[in-house]
Amino acid sequence: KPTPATRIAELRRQLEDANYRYHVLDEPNIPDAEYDRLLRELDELEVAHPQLLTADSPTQRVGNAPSAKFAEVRHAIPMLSLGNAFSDEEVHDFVRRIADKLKRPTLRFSAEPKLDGLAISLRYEKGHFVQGATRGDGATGEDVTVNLRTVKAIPLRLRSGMAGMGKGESGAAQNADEAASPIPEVLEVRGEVYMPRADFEKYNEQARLHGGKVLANPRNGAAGSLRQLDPRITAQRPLAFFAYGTGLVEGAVLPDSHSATLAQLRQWGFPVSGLSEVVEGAEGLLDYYRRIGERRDALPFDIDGVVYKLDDGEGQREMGFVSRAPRWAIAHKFPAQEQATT
Ligand SMILES: NC(=O)n1nc(-c2ccco2)nc1N
Repeated sequence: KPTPATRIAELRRQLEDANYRYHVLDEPNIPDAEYDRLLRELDELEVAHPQLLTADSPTQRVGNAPSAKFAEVRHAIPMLSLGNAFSDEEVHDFVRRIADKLKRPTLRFSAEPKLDGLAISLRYEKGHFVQGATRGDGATGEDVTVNLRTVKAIPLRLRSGMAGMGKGESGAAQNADEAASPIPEVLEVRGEVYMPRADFEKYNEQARLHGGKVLANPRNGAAGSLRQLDPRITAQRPLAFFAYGTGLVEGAVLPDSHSATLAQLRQWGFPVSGLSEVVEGAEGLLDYYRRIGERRDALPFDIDGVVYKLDDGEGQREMGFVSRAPRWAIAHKFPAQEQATT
């Protein structure tokens, strides 16, 4: 019979692994009822052995004290605002400016869907989630850490290379590309909290039936849920998250390409959009824009365009920024969609 400490460690590993498979790999390995049973067993063990409780246990996601207001957080690295392109011509101009300055005949870009949610920054120290903030004006945002902890797609601690080890697998079983970089002392992850459309509809249906708050649209739903002063309300809202970049990184060197950084974030346990692609030149960008545009209405979440980012870090540094917007990235917006009236 395992000691409480051993059983607690095993339950945490199983719950974190289930969370990773559900939110990052989109391949749930246990039914929700089993997840809840494991969580209940862990909670009972922690209540019986409080000395074994840690803040990043899966049972500690929902705080129970509303705050009076949100503290302010100064972003160590400003959160970018993106310039916009509305036509193919502007995309050609964007690529031409970079090709001229970098004197390169071909350019590789990371092309990504532009989720219409709320931009946030997550701070991890020694792999533990310590603070989360809204974008705010790009320089300072609101500390909504306790609300972000309730979002199951946001890991409370980074998945190290060995975390996914079952009993049977040997170290060698971890295929080569799982050789993750070491976990940084400080890691800031930027991404978008959003409300999947189906969850938004289901939530509103219940809200209408039981007199809860009917949400206007998924974007307002995400923003409103994250800015609740009581995390217990946030915990009841169907929020999801995609990482799309990093901010401050100390004590480790991340890959120097944006696409490789996204792959590393995924290995550490962050959901990253599976629709991101590396494409070449203006043709590659515009082809991506059209393909995503065709699928837009079938996507499980709202997007208001796509984002193009020069993939190599060297090129990004050489291009720099104009005011707060990078010269190396732009959003290419879709024509505004008539919102279905809810
Ligand atoms: N909203 C969204 O999906 N974004 N936003 C960025 C971004 C904003 C600033 C730098 O990158 N990237 C993606 N995929």
